[in-house]
Amino acid sequence: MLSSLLRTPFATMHKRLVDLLPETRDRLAKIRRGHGNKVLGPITVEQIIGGMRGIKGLLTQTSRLDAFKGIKFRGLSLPECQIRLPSVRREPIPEAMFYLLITGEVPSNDEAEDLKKDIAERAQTFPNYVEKIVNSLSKDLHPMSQLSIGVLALQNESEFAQAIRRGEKRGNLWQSALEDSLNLISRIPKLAAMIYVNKYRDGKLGEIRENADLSENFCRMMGYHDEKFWELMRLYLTIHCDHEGGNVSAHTTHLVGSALSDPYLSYSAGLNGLAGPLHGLANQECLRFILGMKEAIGESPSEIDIEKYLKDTLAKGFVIPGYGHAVLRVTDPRFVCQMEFAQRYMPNDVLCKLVASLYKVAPRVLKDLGKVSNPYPNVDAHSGALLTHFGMTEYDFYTVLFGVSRAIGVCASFVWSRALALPIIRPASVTMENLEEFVRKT
Ligand SMILES: CC(=O)SCCNC(=O)CCNC(=O)[C@H](O)C(C)(C)COP(=O)(O)OP(=O)(O)OC[C@H]1O[C@@H](n2cnc3c(N)ncnc32)[C@H](O)[C@@H]1OP(=O)(O)O
Ligand SMILES: O=C([O-])CC(=O)C(=O)O
Repeated sequence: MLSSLLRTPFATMHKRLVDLLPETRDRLAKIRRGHGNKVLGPITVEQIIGGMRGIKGLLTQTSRLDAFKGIKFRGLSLPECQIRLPSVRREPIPEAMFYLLITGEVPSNDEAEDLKKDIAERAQTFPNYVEKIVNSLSKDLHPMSQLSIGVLALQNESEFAQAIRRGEKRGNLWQSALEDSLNLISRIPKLAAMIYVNKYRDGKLGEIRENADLSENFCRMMGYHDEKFWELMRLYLTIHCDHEGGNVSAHTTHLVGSALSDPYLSYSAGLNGLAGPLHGLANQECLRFILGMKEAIGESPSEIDIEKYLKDTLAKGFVIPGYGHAVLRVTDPRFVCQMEFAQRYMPNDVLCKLVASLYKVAPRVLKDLGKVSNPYPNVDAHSGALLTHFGMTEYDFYTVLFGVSRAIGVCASFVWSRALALPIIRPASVTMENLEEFVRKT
C-alpha cells in the first residue's frame, strides 16, 4: 500500500489519472496498431553527426516546443499559463504547473490549494540521514554536484524501487512513480535550501509555513522574506520546469527511467546534464558575463562599446552565454516574461538595464558571424540579473534553482512514461566506416 494513498490531494490526482489512463492508453495503442509503419521523417547523415537535431524520436506528453512560438505546456503558452493557472499574485504557483503537466488540465483553486498543502506537508518529512550527508559535503563542492548527491541519497526512500523489487506489474508502476515524484518535488526545495545556507549563509534553514506555496517556502528556507522575491521564484520555477523531451536534462531523465531506474536515480542523472555550460549552467555564466561586461565598460555603455566587448569575447573563443538555442529560432518567450517582470517590478535596476542593452546589440553581432542558427536570447540570459536584484548574488547556485524547477517537468513525464508502459530506449548507432560505406553507395 502506498504510504500516502489516503492523503486527499494525492487521492484526487491519483483518481484523475486513473480516469484518464484507459483512454490515453487506448489512443496510443490505436496509433501504434494502425499506423506503426508510417514514416514521420527522414534521418540525414548531418543529423547523425549533428546531435540528432530535428529528429522526432521521443514521446513526451507534458509540453511541446515550437521553434518560432516557444514552449507550450499541455497546449498553453506561458502568457496563457500566467492568466489561467492559480496564483498568489500574478505568476502561477509551481504546484499548479505540476497539476497541469500531470493531468493536462488547469486545476481549480481548490485542487491547487490541496496539492499545495500536500506538498508543504511532505516537505516536513525530510530524512535525517540525507541531512547528515548533505551537511557533511565540502563547501567547495559545486552546488549542482551537492544537489545530485543529495537526490541520490534520497533514493533510499523510493517507493518505485520497492515496487520493482516486489515484482509489481509494469502497468501499475506509474502509481509509485507518482508517489516518488510528489515526495521528490516536495523535498527538493529543502535540499537546495540546505545547500544554499551551508555554502553561503550560517547553515540555518528558515521555517516553512503549512499554508504557503512551494515558492514561498523555498525562499523562506533560504532566508528570503520579500514577497516580490517569492513572486520572482514562482516565475522562475514555472518557466524553467519543462521544455519538451529532447533537451539534455529531460532526455537523460527519460532515458535512465526507461531502464526502470526510479525517479530519484533518473532525475539525478538529468541534473548532471543540466550542470553542463551549454545547458543549465549557462544560467550562472550569464550573470558572470554581465558583471564582467559592467566591470569592463561601465553601467550604461553605448551600443558601440557593447559591440566591441562582444566581438572581443568571441575573438577569445568564448560563446555569448544566454544566446542561441538548439531548437528556438526567435527570442525565447521565457526571456520575454522575465523582461516584463523586470519592467514591472524593477524598471531602474542597473543589471536588468544592461541585459536589455545587450539584447539590442548581441543578436546583430551573432548574426554577423554567419554560423549561429539562433542569435536571440534564451531563458538563461535574464534570470541572474533578476535574482541579483533581491540579493541572491551567488551565481554558482543558480543552476540549482533550475534543477528544482526541472524536477516538476521531468517527474510529470516520468509518471506518464510508466503509465504508458514505454519500453527501454535503445536507438542504434553507426560507425564512421558505416557512414563512409553508405556515402560510397549513394
Ligand atoms: C536552458 C538551456 O539549455 S538554453 C541554452 C543555454 N546555453 C547557452 O546559452 C550557451 C550559449 N549558446 C550555445 O552554446 C549554443 O547556442 C547552444 C548550445 C545553446 C545551441 O547549440 P547549437 O544548436 O549547436 O547552435 P548552432 O547551430 O547555432 O551552432 C553553430 C555555431 O554557432 C556557435 N554559436 C551558437 N551560439 C553561440 C553563442 N551564444 N555565442 C557564440 N557562438 C555561438 C556554435 O558554437 C557553433 O560554432 P562552431 O560551428 O564553430 O562550433
Ligand atoms: O530545449 C533545450 O534544448 C534547452 C532548454 O531551453 C531547456 O531545456 O529549457
